[in-house]
Formats: sequence, structure tokens, C-alpha cells
Amino acid sequence: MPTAAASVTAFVVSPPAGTLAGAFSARHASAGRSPPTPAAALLVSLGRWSSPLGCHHLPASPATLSPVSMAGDAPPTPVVTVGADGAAVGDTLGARVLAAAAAAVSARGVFRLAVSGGSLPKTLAAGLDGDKGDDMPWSSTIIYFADERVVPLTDDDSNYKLVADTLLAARDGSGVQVVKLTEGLAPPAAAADYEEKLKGMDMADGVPVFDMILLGMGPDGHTASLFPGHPLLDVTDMAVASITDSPKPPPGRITLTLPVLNAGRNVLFVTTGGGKAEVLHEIFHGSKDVLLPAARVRPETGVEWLLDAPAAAQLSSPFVAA
Ligand SMILES: O=C(O)[C@H](O)[C@@H](O)[C@H](O)[C@H](O)COP(=O)(O)O
Repeated sequence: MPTAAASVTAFVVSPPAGTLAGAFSARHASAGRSPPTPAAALLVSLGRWSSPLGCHHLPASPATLSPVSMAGDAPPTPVVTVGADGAAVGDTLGARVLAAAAAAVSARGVFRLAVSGGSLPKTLAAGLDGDKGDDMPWSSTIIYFADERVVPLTDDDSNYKLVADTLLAARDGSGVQVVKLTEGLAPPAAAADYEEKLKGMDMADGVPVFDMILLGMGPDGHTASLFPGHPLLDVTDMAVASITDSPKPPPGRITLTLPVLNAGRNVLFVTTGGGKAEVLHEIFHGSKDVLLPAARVRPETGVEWLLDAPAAAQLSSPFVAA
């Protein structure tokens, strides 16, 4: 079997920048958090961080913005890394998590990792399986959920259960902490409650900053529980929002909002399978006018997409070699 290093090709289009951005609205200011800068709030509301290829949808007259320089703060172009197969993607993901964890623990003594549902927990578990995960600072790691289904934690639909059955199953006694949904609350209360659980985190302009956020993407371009055309995409005044009409069952969910996804220190998508090829083509090469939710995740720290070969089949230069 080829090693991950041999079977993975990385196409680094531009290096990730090191800056952090985020903005929250009056709700946070009134809750005693730092008010957002007007420029940052405007950038969020304009979807400034959402454009692929660094093409921005600013109004025709940038003079209407605040005097903050617009040059130089474009989010870096996404990095696409293609593995030969799911195993190679898992190994690369494991390596990325180890690196982010080491950096976070060295800098701040803790590694705050937000994970998604879907296939991601299994891929992550494989990438950190056995001795591959031995260097992971488990006892300094806190796992959160990028989104969670509002169901009992023992329900097969629960993302917590998925993570417990995969990643955590082999790490009993490691000291890893998990910040779970509180059971028995309706979605809006569950979201507010989960947001309370983020209070001890580093904040940037009132936005909680995760050391790493691992995202998946559905064939419709949704990520976390942010679905195409849904009003949740425009939420800028909460870190965790609720949805009761999710197009993908179950209908009740909570999700980190776009400002939080865009404030992550390391943000990675993990997307595999030929069923994602078409939507990936749309995200990377399609119209810049209608942005799918996953395309709106453009943190200033950069974003990396880990794909397998079938998922990357419809991508071309500059994202993958022609
Ligand atoms: O709770 C959820 O429904 C997931 O977080 C969801 O956003 C998932 O990540 C994508 O649907 C991709 O799923 P796959 O990786 O299984 O394709």
C-alpha cells in the first residue's frame, strides 16, 4: 500500500495568511462582548469572505466602506490536496490535526477542535487510528461540534454518538473532553445553550476562535447545517444558531454560523467520492454570483480542501494540475 506521502498531491495555490477575522453584531456588544468594528461587520454582511478565487463582491463604490484598507486582506485562495483514495485522505487529515494540535497546545495549552457529522468522524478516526494518534495531545484536546442534530445523544442521528462510536471509541481514558449538546431542549434553546458553552474560548471581535474546524460538504453545497438559500447563512449575531426546517433530516439542528467558521485558525473540508465532483466544480470553477454555503467559508487564515481522486475529477488548474 502506498504511503500517504506518496499518494497525496498537494496544490498550494497561495500560502495561508496568519491573520484572523471575525465580527459580531449588537447582540454581542449588548451581551458585554467587544463590539465589532464597523468595517468588519460590513464585510460579514456583504459576504466579503465568501467569494471563490479571491474575487470579491464589494459594491461598485468601495468609498462607501470605512477607511480601512481593502487591499491585502483578501482571503487566501483555497488549497486543494488530492489523495488517491479515502485512506490517503484520512492519513493526511490525521497529519493536519496532529500539526494543528501541537501548535495550539504549545501556544495556548489547549486544542479546541470542532468536528462535523457525515463521513468525517470515521475518516478522522482512521487517520488517527492506533499509533498514528499516539502523538495527539488527547488530554489537552476539547472536541466541539460544527453542527449537531437536536436528538438524544444515544440516537443514531446524533453527531456526538457518531464521534463517540468512531474517534472516541479507541481513546477511552485518554482525557479528551467533548462539549456535547444539552439534551431535551428545543433547537433555539439548544443553540443558545451551546453558545454559552463556548464562553471560555478565545474571542476575536466577539467571535469564538477554534483552533481547528473540520467540515464536510453535502452534494447540495451545504456545510455544517448551513443550507443553500437558507436565512441562517446571513446570521452574524450569534455563534451558534438553530434550524428547525433542515432539508436534510433530522429537521432540528444547531450549527456554528459563518462568522465562526471564518474565524477558525485552521479550517479544513474533507470531501470524498464521485458524488461530490459536480458540486466541487461549481464551488471552484462555477459562477461567482451565487455562492453555495461551502464556498462562503473563506477564513483569512486560509482553507484547505482534502479530496480523494473521484471527488477532484472535475477540478482543473489552478486548483489541481491540468
Ligand atoms: O450533521 C451533518 O449533517 C453534517 O455535519 C453534514 O454537514 C455533513 O458534514 C455533510 O453532509 C457531508 O457529509 P458526508 O461527509 O457524509 O458526505
